[in-house]
Amino acid sequence: MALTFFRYSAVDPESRPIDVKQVRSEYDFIVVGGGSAGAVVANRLSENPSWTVLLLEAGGDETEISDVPSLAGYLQLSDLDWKYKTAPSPEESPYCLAMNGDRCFWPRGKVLGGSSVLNAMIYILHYFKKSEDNRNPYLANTTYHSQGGYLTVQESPWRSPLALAFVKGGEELGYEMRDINGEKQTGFMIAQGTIRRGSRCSTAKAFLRPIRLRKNLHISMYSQVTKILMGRPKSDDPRPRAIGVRYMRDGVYRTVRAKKEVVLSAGAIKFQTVSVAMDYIINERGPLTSLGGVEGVAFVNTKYADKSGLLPDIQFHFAPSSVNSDGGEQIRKVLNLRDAVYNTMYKPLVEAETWTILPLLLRPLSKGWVRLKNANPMSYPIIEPNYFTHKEDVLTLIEGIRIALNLSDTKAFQRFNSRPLLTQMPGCRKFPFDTDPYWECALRHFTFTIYHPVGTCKMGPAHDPTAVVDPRLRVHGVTGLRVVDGSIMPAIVSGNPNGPIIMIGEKGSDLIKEDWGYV
Ligand SMILES: Cc1cc2nc3c(=O)[nH]c(=O)nc-3n(C[C@H](O)[C@H](O)[C@H](O)COP(=O)(O)OP(=O)(O)OC[C@H]3O[C@@H](n4cnc5c(N)ncnc54)[C@H](O)[C@@H]3O)c2cc1C
Repeated sequence: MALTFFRYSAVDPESRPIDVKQVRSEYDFIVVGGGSAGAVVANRLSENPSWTVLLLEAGGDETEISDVPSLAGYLQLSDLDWKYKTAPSPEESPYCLAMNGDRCFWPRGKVLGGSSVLNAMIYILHYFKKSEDNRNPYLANTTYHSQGGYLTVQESPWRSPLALAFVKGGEELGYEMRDINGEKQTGFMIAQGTIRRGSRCSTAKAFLRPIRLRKNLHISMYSQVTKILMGRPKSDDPRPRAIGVRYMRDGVYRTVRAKKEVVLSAGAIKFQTVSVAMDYIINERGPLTSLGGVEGVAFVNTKYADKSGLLPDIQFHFAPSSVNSDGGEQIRKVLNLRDAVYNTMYKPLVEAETWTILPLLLRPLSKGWVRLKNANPMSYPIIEPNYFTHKEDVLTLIEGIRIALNLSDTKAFQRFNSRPLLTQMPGCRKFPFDTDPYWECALRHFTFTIYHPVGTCKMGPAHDPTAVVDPRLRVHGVTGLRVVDGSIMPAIVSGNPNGPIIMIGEKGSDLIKEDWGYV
């Protein structure tokens, strides 16, 4: 019996990936970063049994807590998070003013699976069917979804009554209830997420666990790459060539060489009641399966949107909760919210039933920078998001806030006696409530993003001085080096990027296979 059990765990496709401490001196491919894209790349490249692949990941493995969808917020500021912060904003376009030190946190996953372990699991896509294993039959059988891929996608098995009010309220406002991962994006739906049987389905779980026994793939965790080693050009190509990497593990620097390529996939920069927990643990259902607390997703058109109606400019994340819902324990901390703001706006709501819509800008014009602070690879970069430098971004978001407020007035929400919070944001009381200047001030104070930075190594032609990689994701000016992750997006996608970045991992792997004659 014991032997049978042992064998089972060895071949269980959900057993944990093996952390290889003693790596070889050379591999065909070295993949730096095992996040949304990197996990896919490591899987797909090691499909060729004659190639050897090393995946170096700065963080460790996932935890039991990271498996629980509704506890996503508790991973931020933990060891699984790089804990980046934005630099204070410029005076001419201030933001994050309600946050301590005027700085917003920018969480990023430092763990096998990367930010797919920290994210809210909301799945948005259009045509990335190769990876998908959709487990909602009414979706799986449509032309826009597929089954049998590595990545499990489904609705949360639990939802509050407000989730349906959200969708119904949207219909009252004239929007269709639809699969917004289908033919058209504008509309309202119950959120689809990267979850499997009520647990998070990170890219580590989806793409690395099932192949943990492949002999040609080594995964080294707690291994932070600090340098790409450049070698002499080959005689037929004068460009410098990436020949390996230097990394630190257990306080010791090591080097490992790449015969073919180095692939950079390092990314663009608690419990409720015992009964709820037991329901989750025994039945894989219940409120803990909620996608980071997000139950509904919608894409809406403000008056500034493209007149076709097909290119929405605001996305809603709907949650039957708010900043106060955990009694001030964690959400206010991950928001870095000033005490004065929390105590004035949210603390009085501790006993109240609340819901929140986050209006999110889909096509921001304002662009920011991530710059190296110094030559020390362990130093954190300077992050300057430059939010709201374009007035259009502010105006569009204000219209998004107004549509969200209208939703509160629909019959679907009035059944619950819904009403907006009228307490004015400290720092904005000089403006009358619900005026444009008030909302602009509120946006510049409670500046909230849902952590989708991309584009720091954008794809573009060689003559574009801001382009880092070519259309085959090869770094301009050198050989043997590609970037395959969210940073290659020339512009941010209009929706949650995890699905598209997994697609970049798939596409990037296919490009590498093609270029090395393995198709
Ligand atoms: C809190 C949060 C919520 C989000 N919610 C959603 C959502 O609901 N839906 C959605 O679609 N998207 C969401 N996102 C965004 C999405 O998860 C990310 O955009 C996506 O995971 C990024 O993929 P990536 O491969 O580019 O980078 P990552 O997944 O961040 O992977 C980069 C990996 O590289 C490793 N690494 C970095 N530097 C080094 C180094 N020097 N050496 C070795 N390893 C290194 C990191 O530790 C990490 O594992 C969210 C993100 C966050 C942080």
